[in-house]
Amino acid sequence: MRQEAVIAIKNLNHYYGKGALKRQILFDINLEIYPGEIVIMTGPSGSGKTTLLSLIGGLRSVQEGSLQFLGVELAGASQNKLVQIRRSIGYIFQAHNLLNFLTARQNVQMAVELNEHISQKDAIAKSEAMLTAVGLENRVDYYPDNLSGGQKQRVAIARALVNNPPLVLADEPTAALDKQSGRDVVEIMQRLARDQGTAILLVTHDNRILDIADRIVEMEDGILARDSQTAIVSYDSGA
Ligand SMILES: Nc1ncnc2c1ncn2[C@@H]1O[C@H](COP(=O)(O)OP(=O)(O)OP(=O)(O)O)[C@@H](O)[C@H]1O
Repeated sequence: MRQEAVIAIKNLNHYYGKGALKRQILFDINLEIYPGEIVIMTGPSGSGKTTLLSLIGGLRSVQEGSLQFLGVELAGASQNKLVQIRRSIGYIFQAHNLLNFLTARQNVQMAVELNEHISQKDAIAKSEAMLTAVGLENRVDYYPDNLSGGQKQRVAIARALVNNPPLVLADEPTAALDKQSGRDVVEIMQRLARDQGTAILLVTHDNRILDIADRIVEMEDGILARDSQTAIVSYDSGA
């Protein structure tokens, strides 16, 4: 038996706009992601990747179909439930979104303290351990402005993973990085995902990092057109 899926999506549709302007953006998406899996999502601009990612992250309400996070249904979920789910997910964006007036350690520590009741001493120890895991043990007291792009992104990874979330969503995490830094960043994500059993869903246009994926799924015009694992074309009934 496989473990419970972290994400289970069935017959998901999504629309933007209302009335005559209503436009369908996602069509009958079916996708499951399991613990420890690294799934890369590719596809042309406008194909619906960010929309799907934001639905999975509980940042947008599900309109039609089913989307479960660890068995909890997001369709029809209350705002409170969505907030709870958002707290169990790590996010990494193209722009690292670090707070510039906090040091690397303080940026990570804030994520720890927002998520659990923990003494300051333990929060500091946990944050420093995570920064060591991403190779920044000599940069814990640096401010983001004094770190390179790759280093900043590594702080963002430490922040996303410090609470050991079951799922990390990453939107173009290497877009602003040179080849070597991009490579380093995804290899760190890969190693930590393996160590912690974290599932990672990573949206990218960066062909240089496709080989770190266990699976590659491809969006095309709002359809999940290819899945390297199951090699199905969407539009199965989801049964
Ligand atoms: N808030 C919105 N309101 C109306 N239409 C939107 C909104 N957000 C996105 N769209 C449209 O939905 C479609 C899918 O957009 P989405 O951002 O999900 O695609 P994407 O694959 O992530 O693109 P990119 O690779 O450029 O980020 C596009 O046609 C876009 O114009």
